[in-house]
Amino acid sequence: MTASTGPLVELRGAVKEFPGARRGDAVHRAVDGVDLSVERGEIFAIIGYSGAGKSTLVRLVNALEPVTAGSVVVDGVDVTTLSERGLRELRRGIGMVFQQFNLMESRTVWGNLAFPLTVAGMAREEQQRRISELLHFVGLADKAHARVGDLSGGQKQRVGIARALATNPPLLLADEATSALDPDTTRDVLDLLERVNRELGVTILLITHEMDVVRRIAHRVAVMDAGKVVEQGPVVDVFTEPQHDVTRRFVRTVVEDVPDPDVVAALRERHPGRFVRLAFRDTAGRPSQAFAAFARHDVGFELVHGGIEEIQGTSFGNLTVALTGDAAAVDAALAELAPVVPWTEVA
Ligand SMILES: Nc1ncnc2c1ncn2[C@@H]1O[C@H](COP(=O)(O)OP(=O)(O)OP(=O)(O)O)[C@@H](O)[C@H]1O
Repeated sequence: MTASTGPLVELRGAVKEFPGARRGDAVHRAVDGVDLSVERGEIFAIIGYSGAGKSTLVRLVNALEPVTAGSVVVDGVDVTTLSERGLRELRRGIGMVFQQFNLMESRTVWGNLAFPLTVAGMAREEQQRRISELLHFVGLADKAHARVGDLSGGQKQRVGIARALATNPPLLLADEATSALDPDTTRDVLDLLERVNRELGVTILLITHEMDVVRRIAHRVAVMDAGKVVEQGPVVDVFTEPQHDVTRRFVRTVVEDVPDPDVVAALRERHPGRFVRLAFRDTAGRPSQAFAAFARHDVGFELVHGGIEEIQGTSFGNLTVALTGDAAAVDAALAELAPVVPWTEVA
């Protein structure tokens, strides 16, 4: 890869249609007019439910599938114009990490890492140096001669990441890289991907169906639904001000919003008073400001639901409080709070 300015990946009006299963069936639009730019040096996540078109989108980027319409530009080169040789070169500049690892299970870790280097024509001694460097980076120096089939899932994915990085690609595509792993292992692998981005400067395009993955490592995110990008932006913005229903559903999986109606009903049995949800965003008021306002107006308050989360140094969250005391005083406290802490009545 050569160009050094502009986005590393840019899709404009990208469409991918597949023919229907049977003759006469309508074509299926797996990707439906996607505009998207992945900037150099960032971790860009694409999130969506199963069937949203995420994997197909990734296959457009590494040109495993041609677009039906629109354009896909990687490092300044329109991939639709590439010859076989050009495509091979493109793919050499793109590391791939998969959910099911796609490693040679019966070979050793070393053998798996040597393979792409041999294909790239690297001399034996240089391979030794490179493999040892990679194994140290992913924390598997002691596993060089272990059979991949004997490793744990997390170790396998470390090998998968090392293999993807073997030829120093500027771009890594991670397709559900942690979806087959348990929560602890997921955290380790996400930490490793973050180091790949920060320490090696590798741009990462990752696809996932888990908002927690997005929250942990992505800088920007695009939400896909039925082939379309319905919303995209910096992760903090998308989390704090989700615009689309699908996005709100994803955000709710990691950030407490309002309690469900049956939870509210149970809470009301235990807590008297008026239920109000306070929305905290880093730029606005903090919980202590809200609590001070209640105290000033002699309003009793009890925290009944919610939590504060941290995303890339920005804290936000939703707290539901039960407010007791004189009704006029509660109104006055809430009126005072409104400009700094947005609140809504919990029905
Ligand atoms: N080669 C193909 N031929 C026909 N239809 C396809 C093909 N590849 C994907 N599709 C269809 O395109 C749609 C999007 O699939 P895709 O795999 O991109 O979604 P996804 O968001 O990655 O979901 P998942 O996480 O389940 O893989 C699906 O309806 C799928 O059945």
